[in-house]
Amino acid sequence: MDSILVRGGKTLHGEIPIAGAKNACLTLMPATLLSEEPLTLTGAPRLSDIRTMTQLLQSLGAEVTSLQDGKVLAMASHGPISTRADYDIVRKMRASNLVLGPLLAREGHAEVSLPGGCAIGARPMDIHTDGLAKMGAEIELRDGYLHARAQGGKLKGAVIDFPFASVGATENIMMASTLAKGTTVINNAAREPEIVDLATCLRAMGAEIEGDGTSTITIEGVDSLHGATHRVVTDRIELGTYMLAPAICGGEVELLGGRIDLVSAFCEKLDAAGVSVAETDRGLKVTRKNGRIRAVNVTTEPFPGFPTDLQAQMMALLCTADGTSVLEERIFENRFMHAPELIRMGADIDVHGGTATVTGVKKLKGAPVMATDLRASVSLILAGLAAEGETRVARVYHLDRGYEHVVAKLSGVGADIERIKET
Ligand SMILES: CC(=O)N[C@H]1[C@@H](OP(=O)(O)OP(=O)(O)OC[C@H]2O[C@@H](n3ccc(=O)[nH]c3=O)[C@H](O)[C@@H]2O)O[C@H](CO)[C@@H](O)[C@@H]1O
Ligand SMILES: C=C(OP(=O)(O)O)C(=O)O
Repeated sequence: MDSILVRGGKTLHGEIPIAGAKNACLTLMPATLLSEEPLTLTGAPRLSDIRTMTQLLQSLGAEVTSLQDGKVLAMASHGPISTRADYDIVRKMRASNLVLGPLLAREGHAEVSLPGGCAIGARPMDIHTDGLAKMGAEIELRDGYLHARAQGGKLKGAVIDFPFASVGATENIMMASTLAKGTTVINNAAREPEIVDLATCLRAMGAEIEGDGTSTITIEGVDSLHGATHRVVTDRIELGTYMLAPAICGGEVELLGGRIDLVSAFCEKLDAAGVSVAETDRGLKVTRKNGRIRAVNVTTEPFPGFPTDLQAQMMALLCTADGTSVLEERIFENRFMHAPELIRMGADIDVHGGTATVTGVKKLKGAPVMATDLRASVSLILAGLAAEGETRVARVYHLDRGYEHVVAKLSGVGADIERIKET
């Protein structure tokens, strides 16, 4: 297993290009199952999660070709497809559950393994299945699989009130309803940029969708969808992560392709912490001059609130702040596993349930640490960049799920970082 070695203490200057969003691409790819014509995605990130989704779609009978070093994904699913998403692939990645809506819409039935839990918490699907049941699907759990069948072979439009603005359920219901008979209304829908990106792509494929980006999305079912080419939206989590690099180390870095509307709640916290963010022609520029970061309180919420996927990285920053910050994690019940590792680096963190109290220290100290999940792994890299001495982050396969070329991107702005290959 590879590890990442960081020697801390450098200030950072230069630019970092931001990739297309993992969490958008993983929902756009299953949309190819909704049409027999080709769907091409440009600006795709080069990540292991994308390769896992490629494998899943191929196992269903779709063609997926990776072009231009993985930046372009050419997909097609003409001909017969399988409707069974196997546990062996689904267990590797929660986003595999996003084939349920498209398969049910296309074939009238599907058997999709329940993803089970993961390191950060349970990943239930009751909001997805309750919504599909309102659209006329009969769903039962057998042998760890959701067996879903549309009554009469076709889903029907319905008014669906979500108890929580679930991102995955909004995506599954949106895709399922594009080919349903009649109108579907999702109330309390998720408003994440990845939802808007999916709706934009589905519209390019001929779907009739309104209201994406608001809490009410209306989808008028159509008979069929056609091919399209779509550019994947910028990864707001990769963007926020690299915005924290100059914030924690000092310096000035321009994030190419960055957009303030993708990270506004996060930018408000950076501003309160004393980090300046400016819009440029090419993206966002983050500057941190001398002096310590100020402590700020953070609560994770659905978009447009502060994202759960940036909580671990923000904690790394606040470990060095002047004063005490309180972080509340409201989306996942077990998303503080980076805290014990940060404590090994000299951080002062007290975790109680969903609340972490972080009292800043003047300097973190390098240490061998272990990545426990995707965002935890990059938070340890950020902490290592600011720490005195060497930090070695083990289990970086978590990192490879969501960050392409981390070493090249950070060393390009002056960080001392390398990947140690295990033979
Ligand atoms: C609201 C939110 O921040 N969602 C995040 C979530 O999306 P993801 O789609 O994985 O999760 P959801 O938005 O569906 O779930 C958020 C919360 O709802 C609960 N839930 C979800 C579905 C369901 O059927 N029943 C249920 O109880 C989950 O347990 C969790 O507590 O993880 C992704 C990867 O980290 C992030 O990119 C998303 O921004
Ligand atoms: C936890 C994440 O992904 P997933 O939902 O695929 O586990 C993430 O993107 O931070």
